[in-house]
Amino acid sequence: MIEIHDVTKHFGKVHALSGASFVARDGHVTALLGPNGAGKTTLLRMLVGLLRRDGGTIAVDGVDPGTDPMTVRRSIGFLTDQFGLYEKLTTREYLRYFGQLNGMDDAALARRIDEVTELLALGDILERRAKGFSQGQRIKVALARTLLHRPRNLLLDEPSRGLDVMSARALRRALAALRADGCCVIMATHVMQEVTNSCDDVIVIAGGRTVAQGTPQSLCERTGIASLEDAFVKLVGTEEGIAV
Ligand SMILES: Nc1ncnc2c1ncn2[C@@H]1O[C@H](COP(=O)(O)OP(=O)(O)OP(=O)(O)O)[C@@H](O)[C@H]1O
Repeated sequence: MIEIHDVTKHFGKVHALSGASFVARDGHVTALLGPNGAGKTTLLRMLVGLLRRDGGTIAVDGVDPGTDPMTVRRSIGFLTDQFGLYEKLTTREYLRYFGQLNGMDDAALARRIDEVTELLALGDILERRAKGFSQGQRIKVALARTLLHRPRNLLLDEPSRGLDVMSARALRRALAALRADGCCVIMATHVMQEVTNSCDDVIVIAGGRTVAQGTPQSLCERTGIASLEDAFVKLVGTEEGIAV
């Protein structure tokens, strides 16, 4: 479970977060929705201890990433906007390398590589080097790395960027499997269809503050609007930052 309360962060004169609070539960896929510049990436980076907050509290399974980032990182997988692939390694070599870094033994690692290859349909690029991979291929390999060691918590920053229909379906299957495994997943996204298809809860963040949290249905009921996209626009008060 990931809990944050009244978190603030500024970069010089820019107030990236000015009082964000929410709870993301185990066994739930929680969408983090907000316009461009709302503070989503800043928040995710704080959850893994890559950025220090100015104020407020954060607990990842009860541990504060500000004081004990190493413990938090062991229990968290983070798909960032920087995929960090190594051009000269094949997908299999790359996954094996990260699995070994996470202390997985050879037999378990080989089995798990087979599983994520199947889950994310990586078969055709498993033995290819990353140099020349398309955007969608890169994100799938980075996602496979993120899932490899079965972290209890997963942070996904816009995971569907550049995915084709088949890959988007593979992502949806992966999210369903993570939910069934009891993982706590937070996914920053601009794609409303993805939220409707895959997410149990939605956190709406705007101007660095949480403006709403609830199920997609409850946000629609609260705003009295049937479509989640229109409900989001009403909650945020702008049409910025929506992908259809
Ligand atoms: N290192 C930094 N230095 C200065 N300003 C920053 C830095 N990182 C983030 N910001 C600012 O903080 C605000 C929040 O940025 P953040 O990247 O968290 O937004 P976001 O919600 O992820 O946006 P997007 O949907 O466009 O990815 C923005 O105004 C951004 O310009």
